[in-house]
Amino acid sequence: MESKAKFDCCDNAQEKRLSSVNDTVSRAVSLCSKITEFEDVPLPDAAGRVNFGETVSLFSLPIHDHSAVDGYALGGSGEKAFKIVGRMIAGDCPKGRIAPDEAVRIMTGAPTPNGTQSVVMQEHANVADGHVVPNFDVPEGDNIRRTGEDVQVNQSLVRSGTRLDARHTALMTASGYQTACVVRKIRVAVLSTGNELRDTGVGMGPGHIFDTNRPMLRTLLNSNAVETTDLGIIKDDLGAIAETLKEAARDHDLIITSGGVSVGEEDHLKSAVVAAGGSIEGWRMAIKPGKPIALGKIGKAVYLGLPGNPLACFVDFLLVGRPVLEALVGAVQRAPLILNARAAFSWQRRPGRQEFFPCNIVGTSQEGFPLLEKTGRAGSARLMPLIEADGLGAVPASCSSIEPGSELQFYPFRADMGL
Ligand SMILES: Nc1nc2c(c(=O)[nH]1)N[C@H]1C(S)=C(S)[C@@H](COP(=O)(O)OP(=O)(O)OC[C@H]3O[C@@H](n4cnc5c(N)ncnc54)[C@H](O)[C@@H]3O)O[C@H]1N2
Ligand code: MOO
Repeated sequence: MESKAKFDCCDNAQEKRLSSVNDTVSRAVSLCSKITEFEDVPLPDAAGRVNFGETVSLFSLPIHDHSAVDGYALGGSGEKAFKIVGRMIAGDCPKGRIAPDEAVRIMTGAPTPNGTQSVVMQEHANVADGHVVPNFDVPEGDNIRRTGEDVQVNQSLVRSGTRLDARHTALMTASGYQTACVVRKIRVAVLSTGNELRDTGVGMGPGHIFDTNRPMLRTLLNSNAVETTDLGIIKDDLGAIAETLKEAARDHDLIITSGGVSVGEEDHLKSAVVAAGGSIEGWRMAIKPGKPIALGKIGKAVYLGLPGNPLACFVDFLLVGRPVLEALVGAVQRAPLILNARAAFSWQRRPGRQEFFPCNIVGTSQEGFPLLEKTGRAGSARLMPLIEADGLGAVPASCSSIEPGSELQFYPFRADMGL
C-alpha cells in the first residue's frame, strides 16, 4: 500500500514536496528493523562488524602488577643501598617477597615481587658489589603498572552496536577474548534497471551504455558487514521488475535499485514496489544531484530506489544508504563528519536545492578552514570530477552566489586516521 508522507518544501516554488536530507534519512532509518541474529567471528576477522550485546572484560588489565621499565624493583624508599636478591624477566611467574632493604633486577613487563615499593630505571641507579643505589628517593609506585589500573574484571569493554576495528581487537584480545559476537551480515540485493544498460562486454550496440551504478554500488557495499547479491540488469518492464523485487524481498534485508525513480513513462520502480506487495514511503529530496529517491518496504525488506544518474546515485547512497545500513545492524548512529570550509572559487548558481559537488582541498583559509576547489563542472551524470576529489562540498538551497572565501560545508571521503 502506498502511503503519502509529509515533507518539508524547499524554497523553490516549482520544487514543492521535496524533503530535506535529514528528514529523508530519519524516514529511511525508521523503516529499518534491527537484525537480531548474531554469530561469533575470530577477532582479527571482525573488523567492520557490529558488536551484538555488551562485551565485559574477562580479566583485569594489567593482569598482574609489572614493571614499566628495565631497572630494579626496590623493597623500600630512600637513596640508600639495596641488596640485589634476584632477577625477574617478562614471562616469569610472580613469586617471592622482597624486604625493605632488598632489590630485584627486573626487566620491562616482568611481574614485580610482593613488597615492591617502586622500580628505578637502570639509568637512574648505580650498581656495585651486589647492591643498587638509586640516584634519588624514588617515589612510591614509580614505574609499577598495577593490576586493573586500566580495566577491572567484568567492566564493560565494548558497547552493543559498536562497529569493531583494530582498537577493539586489541582490547578484547588483551582481556581474554578470541572471538567477537557480532550481528550477522546484512543481506543486500542490488539491481539496475534500464533498457539501455549493458554489462561491460555483453551485447553493446547503438543506444546502449555500460551499467555503471551496479558495480559502483557493489564497491560501496563491499564491506565485511555486508553480503551482496547481484541481481543484474532488469529491463524497464514493470512486471519483470516487480517479480524480481518480490523474489529478492524473501531473503534480503535491503534491496537497492538504480534508475527508474523519476517521473518518466519508463520510470517503473514506484509502481513495481507496490505491485510486489510493498509500499513506497518517500520520493524526492531537496538536493542536487540526487533529487529522486524512493524509500519503502517489501515484506520485511527495506527498499531503497536510487536515481539512475551515476553521481546522483553515488551521493544518495552516501547520504541515505549508509545510515540505512547502520540502522539495520543496530550500529550506534554517528553524526556525519561535516566540516566548515571556505571556497577558493567563484560560482553563480540557481537557488532551490542544496547542492553537492566534488571538490578537493587546495589549502587553508586565513581563518584556518580547508580551502576548497571544485574538481570539474558538476553534473549528475558526470563522474570524472569525482576522481581527483577529496570529498563533496555543499551549499544550502538558498545560495545563489559563491565568491572566494564564501562559507561551504565539506563532507570528506576519508579521514587519514580512518579505522
Ligand atoms: N520531468 C522530469 N524529469 C526528470 C526529473 C524531474 O524531476 N522531472 N528529475 C531528473 C533527475 S534530478 C534525475 S537524477 C533523473 C533520475 O532519473 P531516474 O532515476 O528515473 O533514472 P533513469 O531515467 O533511469 O536514468 C537517468 C540517467 O541515468 C542513466 N543511467 C541509469 N542507470 C544507469 C546505470 N546503472 N549506469 C549508468 N547510467 C545509468 C540513464 O541512462 C539516464 O541517462 O531524472 C531526471 N529527469
Ligand atoms: O537529482 Mo538529479 O541527480 O539532479 O540529476
